[in-house]
Amino acid sequence: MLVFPNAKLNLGLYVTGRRPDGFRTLESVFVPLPWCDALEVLPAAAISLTLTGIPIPGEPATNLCLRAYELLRADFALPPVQLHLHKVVPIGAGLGGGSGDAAFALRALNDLFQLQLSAEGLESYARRLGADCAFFIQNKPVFAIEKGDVFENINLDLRGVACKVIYPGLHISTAEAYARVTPRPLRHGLREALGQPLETWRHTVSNDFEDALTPHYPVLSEIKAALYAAGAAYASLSGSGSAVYGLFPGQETPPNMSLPAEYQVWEGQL
Ligand SMILES: C[C@](O)(CO)[C@H](O)COP(=O)(O)OP(=O)(O)OC[C@H]1O[C@@H](n2ccc(N)nc2=O)[C@H](O)[C@@H]1O
Ligand SMILES: Nc1ncnc2c1ncn2[C@@H]1O[C@H](COP(=O)(O)OP(=O)(O)OP(=O)(O)O)[C@@H](O)[C@H]1O
Repeated sequence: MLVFPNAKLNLGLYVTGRRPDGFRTLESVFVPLPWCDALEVLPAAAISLTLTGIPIPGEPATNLCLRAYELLRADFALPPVQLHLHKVVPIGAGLGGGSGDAAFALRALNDLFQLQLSAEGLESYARRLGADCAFFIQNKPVFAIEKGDVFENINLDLRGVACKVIYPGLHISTAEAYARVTPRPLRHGLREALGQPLETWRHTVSNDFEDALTPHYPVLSEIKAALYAAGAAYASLSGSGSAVYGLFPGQETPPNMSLPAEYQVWEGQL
């Protein structure tokens, strides 16, 4: 079975408090971003994982795809599988790349071996692999609360919105990014702000990681300014960075921008 784990973007992100387990509570809207890895899952004589594409830091044994397999194998009589991951989505980018791989591995194993797990069942396994993972089970725009793993519906029509995502090659660890943010109780309504025309979001929708990280990584505000200069109606850091995106409503494709060759860029319709 071949699947294509996509990435995500955060529209607004507010870190609102700290939980007894040390994790932060947040409010954010998650939307799927069709920048994809490729993951193949096949029944095999022995368990294996092969990797191509962008190098992934850390031991392959700790790869989230294998961790997803081990999690299900603890509860179901799963046969061995061979996994192949072709990594495309930048790592440490705030795009949830690893989380998407884990969730798509859970979904593929559920389908391949007919485990009959519901979306809610898969979400509970996904939560155990990372805060972002559960989003990728249903993989549709949601209003996220708690650790970013509890969801409410949101009506958001992003058809016809072109998007450019720029990754400056800077790996920001999620834990480091959270350590730099001071949680604050919610100041205003994200849901209401996103219900207004996209052109107003620039003044009403923000990401708490941006203020916390920009003094340490000025390149983030430079990219955001370049996106606005290129005509974006809204630009923001995604998640804990370092990817920054711009939205260009009513355009087939975003405008060309002259960027350093080492930057990775995705563009298309959301
Ligand atoms: C920044 C976001 O991408 C926004 O969508 C996510 O909150 C990050 O989620 P994630 O990468 O799946 O994070 P995890 O792998 O679960 O956690 C990594 C580390 O980030 C911190 N962390 C993460 C999520 C959260 N709600 N509070 C936290 O404090 C913790 O220090 C944790 O040890
Ligand atoms: N399949 C995978 N893809 C990417 N990273 C993985 C994967 N499996 C395990 N990891 C580990 O997770 C770390 C990346 O996590 P990190 O949270 O920083 O970034 P991310 O997954 O790109 O997304 P986000 O920044 O949104 O959380 C890597 O350094 C790597 O050690």
